Amino acid sequence: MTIPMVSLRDLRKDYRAGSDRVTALDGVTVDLPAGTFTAVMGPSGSGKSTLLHCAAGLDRPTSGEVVLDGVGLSRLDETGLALLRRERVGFVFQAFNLISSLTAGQNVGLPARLAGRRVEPADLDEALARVGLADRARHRPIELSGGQQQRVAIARALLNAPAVVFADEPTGSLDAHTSRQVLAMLRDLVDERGQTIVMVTHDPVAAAVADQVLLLADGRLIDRLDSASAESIATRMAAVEETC
Ligand SMILES: Nc1ncnc2c1ncn2[C@@H]1O[C@H](COP(=O)(O)OP(=O)(O)OP(=O)(O)O)[C@@H](O)[C@H]1O
Repeated sequence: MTIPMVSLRDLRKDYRAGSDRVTALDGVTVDLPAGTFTAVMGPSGSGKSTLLHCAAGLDRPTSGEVVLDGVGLSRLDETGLALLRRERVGFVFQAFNLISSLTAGQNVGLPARLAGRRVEPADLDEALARVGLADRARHRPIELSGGQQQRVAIARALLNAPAVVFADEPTGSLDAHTSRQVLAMLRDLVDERGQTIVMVTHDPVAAAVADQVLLLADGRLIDRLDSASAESIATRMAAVEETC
C-alpha cells in the first residue's frame, strides 16, 4: 500500500469579507502518495491556491485536517507550523522571488542562512547541479534566463530535502520551450529522487506531466485524472468551465 505524503481530510475554508462568507474549500478529501506528482486544476476561484496554502501550512483551514509527512497540522501552533514549513516543505512560485544582488548560489542558501543554519558550499553546489546549473553558481539572476532563474528557485526549494515541494504556477511566466524544460526537470525529481510535488497550474500541458490531476470546482474535488494527456485534460477542463 502506498503511504500518503499529504492527506487532506474534509478540508473546508471559509473566508469572511464583511458580512459575506466565501467558501473557498468545501470538504476536500484526498491522499497524495509519496513520490508522486500531483497537478491541481480548476476554473479561476475554484480554490486551487487555497488548497495549496492549507496543504502547505501557509494558511489554516476552517475545519478538517491536513496530515503532512505524518504530522497533523492542526495540532501545531504558529511556531510549529513555521518550523514545519522550513524543515519539511519547499515552495516554488510563479515569480521566482530571487534577490537580484545575490548570486545564484547565495540565493539558494539564503532561506537556510536566515533560519540560522550553516550552509556548506558543497550542499549549494549539489543543489545547483541537481537542476543543471552547476556552472552558474556565481551568476546573478539578471545574468540568467527566465527558465534558469526558476531552476535556481527550485534548487532553493530542494536544499533542505523537503518532504513535499508545493509549486504555484511554476511555469506561469515562462515561454513554452522553457516551460517544458522546467516541467521535465520537476518530473525527473519525482522519478529519480522520489520527490513528492504538488503543483497548481492552469496549463493542461503542464498538468499532463503529473501522475494525477485533481480537478476543483467551487471548492469541491470533482474529478481525479490519472496519467492523462494534455488533450484529455483540456477537454475535461473545457467541460468544467462551461458548467461554472
Ligand atoms: N483572503 C481572502 N478573503 C476572501 N476571499 C478569498 C480570500 N482568498 C481567496 N478568496 C476567495 O476564495 C475563492 C477561492 O480562491 P482561490 O484563490 O483559492 O482560487 P483559485 O482557484 O486559486 O483561483 P485563480 O485560478 O484565479 O488563482 C475565491 O472565490 C476567492 O475570491
